[in-house]
Amino acid sequence: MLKRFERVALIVLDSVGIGALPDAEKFGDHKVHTMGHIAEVRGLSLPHLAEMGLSNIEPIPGNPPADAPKAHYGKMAEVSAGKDTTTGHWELMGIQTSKPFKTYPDGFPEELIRAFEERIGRGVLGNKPASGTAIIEELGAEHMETGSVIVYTSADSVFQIAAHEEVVPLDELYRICETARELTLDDRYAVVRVIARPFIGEPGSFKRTANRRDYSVEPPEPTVMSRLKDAGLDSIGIGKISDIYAGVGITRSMKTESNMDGVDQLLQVLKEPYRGLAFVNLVDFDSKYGHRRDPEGYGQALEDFDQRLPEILETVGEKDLLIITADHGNDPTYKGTDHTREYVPLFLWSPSLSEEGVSLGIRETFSDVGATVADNFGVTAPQYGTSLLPELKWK
Ligand SMILES: O=P(O)(O)O[C@H]1O[C@H](CO)[C@@H](O)[C@H]1O
Ligand SMILES: [Mn+2]
Ligand SMILES: [Mn+2]
Repeated sequence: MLKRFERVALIVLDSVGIGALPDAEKFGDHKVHTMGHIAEVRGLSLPHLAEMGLSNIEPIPGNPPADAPKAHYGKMAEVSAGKDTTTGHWELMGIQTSKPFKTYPDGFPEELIRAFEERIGRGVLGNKPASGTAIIEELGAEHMETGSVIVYTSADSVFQIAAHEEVVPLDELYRICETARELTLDDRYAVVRVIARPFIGEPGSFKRTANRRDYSVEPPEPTVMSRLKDAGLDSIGIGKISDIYAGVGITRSMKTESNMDGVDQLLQVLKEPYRGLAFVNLVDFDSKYGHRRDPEGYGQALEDFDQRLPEILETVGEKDLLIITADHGNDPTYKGTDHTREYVPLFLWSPSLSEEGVSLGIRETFSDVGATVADNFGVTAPQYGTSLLPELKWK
């Protein structure tokens, strides 16, 4: 009989890619490699991930492959037609996106912006693709004078609204986002996410706050998390998780302030008696360093995470399975400020598994994670993905 775990803890290191996918060129990404390039430009010391088999997946300079990797390890390809967070996370939970979401390289259509301005009773500044920190510096002062909100997008299907917390109070900004959400659900626009981007401070030193809020469309089909919830199991989202799945299939949700806070909250949850899935997204890698093209900060954040691993492994119990992976790449040494089309690393670890992990090879889809979770809890398997349970070597 196949053995099962009582609980799964799933960590997504947002944007921590591990090398270009074969179709990366189609996404404008030439020889991208988030982890590898960070290691090349500033050095990267990840002793704990290395022990788990990091460089057995893919050689990362400065981190020797382990003779006996502690974890089961491999890498996964993304099959969906996108490299955004929503697409990556949905695929992890068994939903593949074949038609790319609509993007707005020239800004949103005039008639949408006019309708939006009328509904919110404020003007719009910007309306173009931009980096979120650059555009508040560019238009923040004008925003403070006029009260008009800053609207911008990116290579992703996102309608982002930036406003100073003292100019547009948070509850109003959230209402404004709900209006944008309503307007952009229309098939004509089909925007995946509306994002509130509040900030504080003075021109020249604006700072975005942790009060960001995402309003995603609902997944088109039930996710593995919906199946868990329907089966009466816990499906706990920590950080952006609930936002990414529009609250679908989530039984409990906790916001986080930072990567370290996300790790703290996961450890807290692991100390409680949940039964099912605890799923955390660590977004700083992506939002604070990847999009900012800051390999130094990104490398430091990876090292900080690595330092937390012993504590994480200590907290994962005999009946728990830990899965660590990512949702796309964001090579901070690459041109532009957008995500990169990459493989993502995959680690599975439990005190009940063999001390020497086995290679899980190159997985064809992120959905193998969802298929594994579904198989483990005996709920309906997603349409895509192959369970990894039969490949695990137990103690
Ligand atoms: O440049 P900032 O505002 O961080 O925006 C980034 O964050 C968005 C959502 O994760 C991405 O689409 C990208 O535009
Ligand atoms: Mn992401
Ligand atoms: Mn991103």
